[in-house]
Amino acid sequence: MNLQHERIADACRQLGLHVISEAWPSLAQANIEQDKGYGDFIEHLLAEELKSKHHRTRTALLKFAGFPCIKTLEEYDFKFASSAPKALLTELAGLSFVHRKENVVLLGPSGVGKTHLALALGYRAVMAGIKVRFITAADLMIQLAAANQQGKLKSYLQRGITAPKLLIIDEIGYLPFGRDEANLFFNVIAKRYENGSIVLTSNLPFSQWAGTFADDATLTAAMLDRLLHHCHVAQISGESYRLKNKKKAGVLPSIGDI
Ligand SMILES: Nc1ncnc2c1ncn2[C@@H]1O[C@H](COP(=O)(O)OP(=O)(O)OP(=O)(O)O)[C@@H](O)[C@H]1O
Repeated sequence: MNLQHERIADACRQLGLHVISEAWPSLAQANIEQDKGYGDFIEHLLAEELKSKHHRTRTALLKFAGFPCIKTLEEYDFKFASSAPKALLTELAGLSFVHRKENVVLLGPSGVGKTHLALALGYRAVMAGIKVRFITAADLMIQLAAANQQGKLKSYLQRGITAPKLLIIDEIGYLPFGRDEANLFFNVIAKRYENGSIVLTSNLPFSQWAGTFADDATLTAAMLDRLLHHCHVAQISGESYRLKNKKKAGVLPSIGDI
């Protein structure tokens, strides 16, 4: 290993500096041509390595998050969803709620964009380097029940529930839970209470949540107490965005016409 470029390549490999290993000859040449100093050269090398590292981290976080698709706040049409609390949602997009371990609950009827907004917050968080996990309430129940049956609940809760800094649980209220499931769900909320943020979406007002959780008013009250202690609630009303274009085309009547 006498050649300098071989020694550099070997050192880079040992240090995990894969971008520098590839890029340094062309960056060195550019540095000479632009008559820049050694400091500029080192800074440029490190910036390229960091850029690549951030990209790899985001890619891994995005995979872990399990988003069904990417949605952004910029794509959300606040003119259509005129009741959506824009100032609050814009503030939440700053992500300080995640650092303060606060929760967000998005409430409203079907199609008003609750999942869209939850995904948008999740995507923002991933782009900021935060570990996020998105799961529907129904899938969460299946996974919790399976882990419980296999005697692996503790490790599932550790890996799937407490590890992410932001846990997004979508669609509470569409499927009612049995007693065991309700207890397991309570566990999730209790585990994360004051330890990490939850973003939760539901089509049901809080007053009807007990119906989803095995009609157990005591358990539901204890769960809501924890969930809402440090929480931002965004209520969105209005018509489903899914029907927007159909109504425009005259395929469906608007609610006012019915
Ligand atoms: N205001 C909006 N601007 C842009 N797209 C929107 C808006 N509201 C909803 N959408 C889009 O409409 C579709 C349905 O929205 P979404 O699933 O987020 O609604 P939801 O309130 O979660 O409904 P559900 O309770 O039925 O799951 C998605 O493709 C979403 O991106």
